Amino acid sequence: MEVILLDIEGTTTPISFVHETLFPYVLSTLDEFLKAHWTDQELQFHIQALEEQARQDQPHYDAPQIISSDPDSTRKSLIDNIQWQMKLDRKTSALKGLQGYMWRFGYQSGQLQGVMFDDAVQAIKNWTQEGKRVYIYSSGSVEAQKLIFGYSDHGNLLQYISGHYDTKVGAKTSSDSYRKIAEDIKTKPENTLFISDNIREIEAANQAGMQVVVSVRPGNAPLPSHNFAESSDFTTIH
Ligand SMILES: CSCCC(=O)C(=O)COP(=O)(O)O
Ligand SMILES: [Mg+2]
Repeated sequence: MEVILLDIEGTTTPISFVHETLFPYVLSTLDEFLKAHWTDQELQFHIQALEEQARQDQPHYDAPQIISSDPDSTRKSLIDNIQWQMKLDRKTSALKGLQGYMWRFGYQSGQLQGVMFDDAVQAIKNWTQEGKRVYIYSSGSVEAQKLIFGYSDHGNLLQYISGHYDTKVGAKTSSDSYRKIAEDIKTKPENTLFISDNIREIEAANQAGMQVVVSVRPGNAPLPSHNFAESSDFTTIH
């Protein structure tokens, strides 16, 4: 095995950090943040992506639409849409892009610090020392990934990470995404080990030919019955 591909939430990081710290940060600062950054080009880029997502969602879901009129109405409808997506824990690139952008300010100001399981950090260091390459594949945007590893409670870990993938490469439940990642990092799927807490992701990676291990962590959702290897201490994986 030459490459390790890691999920974040429920794998390197407790689900509680994402749901009790990162998501509430977005929800509690949203109105104020949108007002403060309204004219920033970067925010407008994320708003356009959210508008496009809302249009795509309209026929399928009861998605709050984003009104393009005066800034106050647009902002309020945006907040409704974001709250709706977050309540459903949707993994759309548009939502994840905005979250990553907002978290940047939280990490840079010291309000946020990424939480990592001790063994995950030790294993990442061991694997790189053994000459393995470590990549991340998370529904969180590439920016959000770099922030959580860059501003972690174990220091800046980015030096150990060879690259990042988010849902722009495809859904984590689609085996094509894992084939594309293997091709992009110039390895065979068989030479890659994917670790995640989500069985549907594990099945997709396995179908693509990757080796897989199911992450077992306190606070993770109960697992359906399966035949894959499990680990709650990644330092035992070589
Ligand atoms: C990159 S930290 C934010 C995590 C997040 O937003 C998320 O949806 C986690 O999904 P994962 O694929 O890492 O389980
Ligand atoms: Mg996960």
